[in-house]
Amino acid sequence: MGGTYVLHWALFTQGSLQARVLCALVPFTATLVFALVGLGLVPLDVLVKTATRSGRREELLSGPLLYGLVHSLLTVVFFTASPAGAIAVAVLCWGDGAAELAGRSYGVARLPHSPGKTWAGSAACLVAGFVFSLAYASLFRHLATFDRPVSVRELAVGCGLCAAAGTLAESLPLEGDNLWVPLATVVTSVWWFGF
Ligand SMILES: C/C(=C\COP(=O)(O)O)CCC[C@H](C)CCC[C@H](C)CCCC(C)C
Ligand SMILES: Nc1ccn([C@@H]2O[C@H](COP(=O)(O)OP(=O)(O)O)[C@@H](O)[C@H]2O)c(=O)n1
Repeated sequence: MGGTYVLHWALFTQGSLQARVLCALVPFTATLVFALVGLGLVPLDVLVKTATRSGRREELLSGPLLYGLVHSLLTVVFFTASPAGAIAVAVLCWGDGAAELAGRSYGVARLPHSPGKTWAGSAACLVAGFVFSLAYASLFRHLATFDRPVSVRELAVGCGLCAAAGTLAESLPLEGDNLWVPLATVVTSVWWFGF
């Protein structure tokens, strides 16, 4: 979902704070809906069924709520001016998603530090995180939206480092992947690119 959302950033006026805020209203509205339904203030069974594993509305207040908040923050803070926003969305949406799909389908060997997760899941996270972050960041590089020019090599190495950091965070036996994965990715991106 966020993987297609980030492509819409290209349609907004670049360099405008109003554009960032307007665009962030989309994930922020979703976040509010997750909160209202999760708290039981608004009944919306279809959302509970599609966005939770347990079928309990309270689950909307953890993973999905964080997911929406993180998208809202990444939009307002980074948008298209820095590679960090698009890279974090790519690693969260495609990397974390691929880890679960590959891990459940092909995962056999378990990670020593995280027995609930597998090497196959982490490998898929690394590959998908790298491929999609490079694709998104290359799009914004091509549109020249970054605050400074970034070479293809710098972008590729940065996406590789961010995908590795996101994969490491995803592999940890912690609740809240939707926070730790983008946080690790953003810190790595800002460290590498410097903006
Ligand atoms: C399930 C979701 C997040 C993953 O949590 P977890 O499994 O890792 O603990 C959220 C999924 C969203 C839902 C299927 C559909 C929401 C539709 C909404 C109109 C669009 C949301 C936009 C997005 C936040 C950018
Ligand atoms: N590195 C990983 C990540 C997930 N997975 C699989 O995907 C399932 C769900 O992963 P998760 O607990 O990270 O779920 P989310 O927090 O991403 O929703 C795990 O129980 C594993 O079966 C894996 O095999 N290897």
